Amino acid sequence: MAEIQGCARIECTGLGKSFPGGLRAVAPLDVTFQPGATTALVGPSGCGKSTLLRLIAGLEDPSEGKVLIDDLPPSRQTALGAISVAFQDPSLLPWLTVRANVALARKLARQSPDPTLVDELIGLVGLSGSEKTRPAALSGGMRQRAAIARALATQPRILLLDEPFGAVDELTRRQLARDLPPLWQSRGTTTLLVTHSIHEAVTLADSILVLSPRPARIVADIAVPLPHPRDAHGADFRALVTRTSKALAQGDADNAPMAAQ
Ligand SMILES: Nc1ncnc2c1ncn2[C@@H]1O[C@H](COP(=O)(O)OP(=O)(O)OP(=O)(O)O)[C@@H](O)[C@H]1O
Repeated sequence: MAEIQGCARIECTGLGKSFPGGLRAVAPLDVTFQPGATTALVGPSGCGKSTLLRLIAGLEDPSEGKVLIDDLPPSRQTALGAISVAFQDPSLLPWLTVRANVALARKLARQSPDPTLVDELIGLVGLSGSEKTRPAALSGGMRQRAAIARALATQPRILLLDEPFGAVDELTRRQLARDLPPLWQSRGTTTLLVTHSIHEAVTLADSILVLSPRPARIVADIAVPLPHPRDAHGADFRALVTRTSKALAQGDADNAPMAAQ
């Protein structure tokens, strides 16, 4: 995919993370994420995907190496309102309605109110009619969808998504898979998506980074040069699913204690 001018470039150099007690979650990694593209991160459970995303979001400090986003550390980009995150556990404010939760994101980023955009995004994630509902009265999947709308409300340059569709029903998931890529493309959003679903990765991403078991290192970087919306039954789609799945299995085998000599 051609690099889009003006889009955010995320560069990780020798980036590693160990937690107290010596647990190493991320091996030193060198990776540059394509500006304006969507990259899916797939890997076995506990391999360090969320930790990598949190390092890029500036929510964790690296043990070694660094992250630079357009030559600035993540904390500076966050202060500029450039980064939005939607993580597994949608932390909506319980006393605010869906609409107020989504609108709050703009306020916190010191952006002007944009009720039209807020309602458009609520519609995009299939929550029209629930604008005035408070989180406690929403299902888990509805809360996740509200969190996705909130993440999009600031029109961020960088979008970090950690399993955002985990509790979202299949129909809405398909609708989001159809609607989100054109939105990201039109805005030139640099998007990182952590997912357990290879199918979701091939549906949404421009490239897929396959990570090894902990500590995360890159096993494969697979380009997904298919136009949107993607036909999951097409031969090219299925070939990419198989390729990603094989890379995942290979990463596992390479890490096994009795791996072939
Ligand atoms: N704050 C922390 N303190 C200590 N260990 C941690 C901390 N956060 C994560 N870990 C450990 O780091 C490893 C990687 O965790 P991480 O959440 O990044 O994995 P993951 O690939 O996102 O997993 P999953 O796919 O299951 O969500 C795990 O062994 C986890 O227990």
